[in-house]
Amino acid sequence: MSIVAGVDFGTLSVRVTLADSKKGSLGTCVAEYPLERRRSDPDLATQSHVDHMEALVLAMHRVIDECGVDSKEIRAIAVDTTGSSVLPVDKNMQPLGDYYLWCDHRAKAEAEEITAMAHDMHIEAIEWCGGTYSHEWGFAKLLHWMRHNPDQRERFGTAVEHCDMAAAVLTGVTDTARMVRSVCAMGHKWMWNPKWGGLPSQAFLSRVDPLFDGVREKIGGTYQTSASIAGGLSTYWGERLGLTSGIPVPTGAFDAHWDAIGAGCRLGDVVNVIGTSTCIIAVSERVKLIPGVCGVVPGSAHPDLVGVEAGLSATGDLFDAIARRAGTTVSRLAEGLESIEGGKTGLMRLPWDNGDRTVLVRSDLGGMTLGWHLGHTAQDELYAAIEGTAFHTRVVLERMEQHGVPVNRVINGGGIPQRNDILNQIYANVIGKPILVPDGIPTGLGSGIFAALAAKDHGSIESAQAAMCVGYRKFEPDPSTRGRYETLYQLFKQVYMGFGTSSLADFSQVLGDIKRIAAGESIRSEFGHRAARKVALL
Ligand SMILES: Nc1ncnc2c1ncn2[C@@H]1O[C@H](COP(=O)(O)OP(=O)(O)O)[C@@H](O)[C@H]1O
Ligand SMILES: O=C(CO)[C@@H](O)[C@@H](O)COP(=O)(O)O
Repeated sequence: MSIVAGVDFGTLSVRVTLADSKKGSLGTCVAEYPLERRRSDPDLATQSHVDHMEALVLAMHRVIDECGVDSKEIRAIAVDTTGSSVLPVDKNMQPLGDYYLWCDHRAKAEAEEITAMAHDMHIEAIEWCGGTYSHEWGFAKLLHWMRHNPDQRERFGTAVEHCDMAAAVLTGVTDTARMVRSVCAMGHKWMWNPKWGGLPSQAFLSRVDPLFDGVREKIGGTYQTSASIAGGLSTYWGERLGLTSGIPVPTGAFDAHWDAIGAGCRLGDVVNVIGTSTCIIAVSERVKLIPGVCGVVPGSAHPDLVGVEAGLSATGDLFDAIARRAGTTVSRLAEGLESIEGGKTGLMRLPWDNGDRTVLVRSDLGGMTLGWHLGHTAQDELYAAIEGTAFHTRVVLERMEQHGVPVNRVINGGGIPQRNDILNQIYANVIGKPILVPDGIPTGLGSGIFAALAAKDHGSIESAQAAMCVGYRKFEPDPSTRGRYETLYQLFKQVYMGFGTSSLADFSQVLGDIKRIAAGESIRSEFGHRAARKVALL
């Protein structure tokens, strides 16, 4: 056995997990960093590279102390980070500003231009990333940066995803041409695939905007899956972290992908990684393209399988906003949620407060709550928001299933399912399948698993998962809510598609139906009849 370190950079904090590669987690410590947001520009969300690295040092020293291990015994360190968190750097890998974090949505216009040009030029990559290039993704952010930082353009060396920057820094890479890039990051968010020779052609990029001239070559380096090593830990970072220099650092990946592996994801599973946002990760043997998802990428989550990613742009962030507006915290507002009956708040919450990541891929949508009356409370809204994220998740799961992704087991990974059992039960009731929840914190364990592979303690992901993952708690769907949730889900889908595709549905009818369902009445509208008949057939 050996001890390894798994690092997980989330939206608000970094978690460092020390793990015994034969037994699993020994302990986790967290350190926070600021996220710059402005009320005057809600699309802006930035973070500093220095803040990230300071927090990493803090969390590493804390966990070494807390676990009481000899830090020199740690034999590998692996790092995952949020995805679509993009930093322009100079030729020596020095930041030319702050990260555009994944939830930075300033690059809407750029994303639309890229999507339009990709369809115009019949670029195959656009089909592999769900048919729409998202405002969250790399090229859109890079173009936004280039347009808004004319004085910095001369110094531009390359743009890096956070996971690749972390690996480069830790391994002492200071030359952009020598950096290692993650297939997971570049495949899902930068249209990279060996099938068409890597990134999309320079001709395409230049036609999007001449500012992109020469950019393809600059986004160079070696592209690898996380089964390959990025390099050895540098002397400088070995000293700062208290670790032995030279220990292997595997090629990084996105938090959600490794969280899925840490939650025990195997063929046939879908993992909802529920945190600030939700990433829905599946692994598949076969490749089938799926409209509206964040990409189908061979080797992304699991080096030997095809990874599929989809998700919701606000989950914990949305719960947080509801609590903040009520002058409290989510955990306090969540106390007593169990007294509310599922599907009976009379509210329907569309969780679009940060736009729609999948399957509509629209940054312009805003959150909506239908059905308010004067007696409703913030807690009702929180309950309806949890239901809304579950309905939206079911829309995504159905899309995946329709395109050949098996959804045999549904696992709720990420931080929130560890703190909120009502949410897990609502997901089981809405999705209509048992929900498995890791019985112990799974975040950070995924990076522990990749560190254990890098240390050569395991020859496969499966063997590392068998040794290191925790068991599951199981939430079975409650039959007494089944009919109500089935009917509400059909309504939700109508509102989601109706509003989301801008062909406005008859909302007064939908509103009335929500109220009748809450009152336990049967639905008389034409749509309601169809939904009720469907429920009766189940
Ligand atoms: N009891 C709770 N119920 C639901 N959400 C919660 C609860 N406590 C905290 N949260 C949310 O959890 C989110 C953080 O999720 P977590 O998985 O820990 O981190 P990250 O998304 O950064 O990886 C925050 O947005 C917060 O609002
Ligand atoms: O966008 C991605 C991955 O593609 C995520 O990293 C992003 O949603 C952030 O996830 P968290 O909710 O902070 O774990």
